[in-house]
Amino acid sequence: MINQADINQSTETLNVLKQTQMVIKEALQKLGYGEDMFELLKEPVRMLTVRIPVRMDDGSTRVFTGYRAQHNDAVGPTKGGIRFHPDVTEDEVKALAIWMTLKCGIAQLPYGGAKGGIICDPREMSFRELERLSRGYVHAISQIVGPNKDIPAPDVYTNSQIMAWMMDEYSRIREFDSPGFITGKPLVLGGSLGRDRSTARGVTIAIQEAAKVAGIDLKGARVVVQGFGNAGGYLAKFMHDAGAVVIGVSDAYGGLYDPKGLDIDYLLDRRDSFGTVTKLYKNTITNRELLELDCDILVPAAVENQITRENAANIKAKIIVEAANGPTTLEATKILHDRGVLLVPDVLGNAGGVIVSYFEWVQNNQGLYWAEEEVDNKLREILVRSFRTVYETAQSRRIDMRLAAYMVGVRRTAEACKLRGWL
Ligand SMILES: NC(=O)C1=CN([C@@H]2O[C@H](COP(=O)(O)OP(=O)(O)OC[C@H]3O[C@@H](n4cnc5c(N)ncnc54)[C@H](O)[C@@H]3O)[C@@H](O)[C@H]2O)C=CC1
Ligand SMILES: O=C(O)CCC(=O)C(=O)O
Repeated sequence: MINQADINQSTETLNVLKQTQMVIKEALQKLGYGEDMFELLKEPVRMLTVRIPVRMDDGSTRVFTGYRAQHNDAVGPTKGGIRFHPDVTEDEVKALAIWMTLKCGIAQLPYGGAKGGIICDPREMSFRELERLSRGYVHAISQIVGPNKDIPAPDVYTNSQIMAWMMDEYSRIREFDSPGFITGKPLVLGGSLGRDRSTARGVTIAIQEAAKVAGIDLKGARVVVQGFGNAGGYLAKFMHDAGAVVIGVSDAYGGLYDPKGLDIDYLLDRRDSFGTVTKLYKNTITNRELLELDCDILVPAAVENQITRENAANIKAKIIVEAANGPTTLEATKILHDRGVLLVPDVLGNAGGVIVSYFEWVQNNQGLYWAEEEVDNKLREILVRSFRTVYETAQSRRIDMRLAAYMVGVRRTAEACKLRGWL
């Protein structure tokens, strides 16, 4: 059970690791596992902290701190993105790694979860400084990663160029070409068709499934998207193309709102490589105001802890699909569930990214590349099945979708740990 003392404490915990551990504990209890399984799964089995010296363009040297967390490798090699962000913390990277285990479990991919992060602000670094940082990070973690050990990918403020440098650095260290070391690569370096859009495609499929069960017609539905980067930008475009009206979008600096619908193609054209677009406008709203806009579907696609007990009661959306990892706190999840809002959690909603990363890795291993249609069809099949499994678990057990997703997601790893004789 979730510890009520934790829920009732005067300050809501925004520590994403603690929040995740509480749901993991409850999910394992409901599945009939004992305390020993929780002890094993509540933290990553491996956590590496690295210090990365980087020669800056002005000739000085800056030392950056980075992390790589590998949550559990009982099912197979670990997998998960790398985040470059000033707010990266050790606990955040650990939670992100646990969420990767859950996503892979829900989608039935042969992986455990991992995640990496570097405390830095790439918006203030030059192209060459970013290259040196990316290569330095791979050098520092090279002992614990590899195509059959732990396979990184993009996340916040990292992209296919950074994946290309990282793949090149790893290939140099290992002295052979290793495209399967990392996913989210450019196409000419072994990337998969559809990977760049896959997170948003997956979110779109989750929205379609959620809209069906909530009885909402996507045509004309009012959609608000927080974050206008890889996940949020493509998602806004897919929603617009599906006939929905995207009335609000935002980035790290603020939001844009038009009740008649925003011109998404125009905004995508004007956006910079960090998903920033609002700096071009004077008439902006805050991210908090954006989340509380009157709409049918809300998609947080930026960072953690955006919907908390402070604003959960003010959210007007009927459906929330989490494209971001960890955008809604545990308390907010409960408030929204009690209010009848259908919340599709991150570990299901944004699993499209890792699913197509898995396809990329399979294609690298086979040396045989698929058409985009094949990628899209396989993605749809996995996501629809995943959504239905989680939704039916939530309905039959009368629990919220987050707890249901954790139950479905953690089961494979727990079973694999048992079968390997670890517990
Ligand atoms: N890229 C991927 O394949 C996947 C990404 N995700 C998650 O989706 C979310 C967004 O990731 P990406 O789109 O890849 O990142 P991105 O770097 O492409 O874009 C991030 C967006 O969030 C905005 N942002 C940053 N800080 C913010 C803040 N404090 N408040 C409001 N907006 C803020 C940025 O301005 C930008 O528009 C993250 O939670 C990430 O973990 C999840 C699965 C896969
Ligand atoms: O594509 C991947 O392997 C991981 C993507 C990711 O980091 C995530 O789903 O949060």
